[in-house]
Amino acid sequence: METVLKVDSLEKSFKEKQILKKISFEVRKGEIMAILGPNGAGKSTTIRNIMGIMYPDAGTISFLGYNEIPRHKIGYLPEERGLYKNVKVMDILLYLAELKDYPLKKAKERALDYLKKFDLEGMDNVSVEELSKGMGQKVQFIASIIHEPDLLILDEPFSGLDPVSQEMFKEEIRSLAEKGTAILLSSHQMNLVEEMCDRLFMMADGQKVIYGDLDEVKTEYANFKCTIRGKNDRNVLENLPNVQRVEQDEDTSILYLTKNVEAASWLKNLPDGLTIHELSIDRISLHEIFIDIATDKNLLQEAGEVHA
Ligand SMILES: Nc1ncnc2c1ncn2[C@@H]1O[C@H](COP(=O)(O)OP(=O)(O)OP(=O)(O)O)[C@@H](O)[C@H]1O
Repeated sequence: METVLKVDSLEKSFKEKQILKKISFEVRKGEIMAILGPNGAGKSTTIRNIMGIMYPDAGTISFLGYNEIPRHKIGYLPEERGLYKNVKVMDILLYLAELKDYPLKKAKERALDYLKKFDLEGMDNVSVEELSKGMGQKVQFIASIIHEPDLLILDEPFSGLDPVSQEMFKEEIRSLAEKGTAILLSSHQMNLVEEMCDRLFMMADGQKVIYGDLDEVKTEYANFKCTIRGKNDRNVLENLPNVQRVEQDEDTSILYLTKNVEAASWLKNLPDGLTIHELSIDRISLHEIFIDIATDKNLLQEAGEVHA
């Protein structure tokens, strides 16, 4: 797939402190790329450099191979929300479309379609200050896509949304990617990221920790865990082969297995005496990988690049 955005060896310091330490990744046409990391990792600083809100000290950012970033081809939902207050919803959407040189007639049609899609039909003449927080966020999301951008950057798009609205955003983001938009998405909601993204770039302390295809990342980093419902002696479970760690809660035990375990043969070798009412074997979630990476310095240093 064609590379739309390429970030290469980006560095940025504030005063003496280096915040971005040679960050490199790309976003391809039609994919959802997640940028992840603990609070303060440098995600928003990376995005602000891409958006030209600030300039990097070193490194390059290119769009379809050119170092000039065409702002009218980019849509951006910033982390800080807020639109002009005493302006009507349609007026602000048309004003922003005009700033991006987008034909007004088409913008108006798209705005009405999207307002309907997001359950805001008839709100086009309402003043922005009368909207609830979630409604305002929907309008701001519409503003970021009204001009059919080639690259869409969403900084925490789901924060503050109820589950129904989250679902609407999720569907819309997916459908935009299917139509070819390159999407860079920052979010702390790992379950949503896991459901949606094709590739991910995880950073901590201004550096890359993991970069690659979601499935490959999961195979590489997400060991198996086996959940057994039934009362069992912790000691027995801890001494089973390839068990790294056991967590127990009443009559449920979770056995975290070591890397490269053959799930089928491991299951075959379970001893007869175990009490098993239910048993499941899964890979650990992106959420668990994230916690591991964000809290385990060794893993962080060992982690290398998965095929990007
Ligand atoms: N304008 C600024 N001046 C000085 N320091 C800044 C500035 N902007 C960000 N920082 C610092 O840079 C670091 C990274 O911040 P950034 O907002 O990029 O992190 P983030 O990964 O987006 O975090 P969060 O998940 O909390 O939004 C933080 O230590 C922050 O204090």
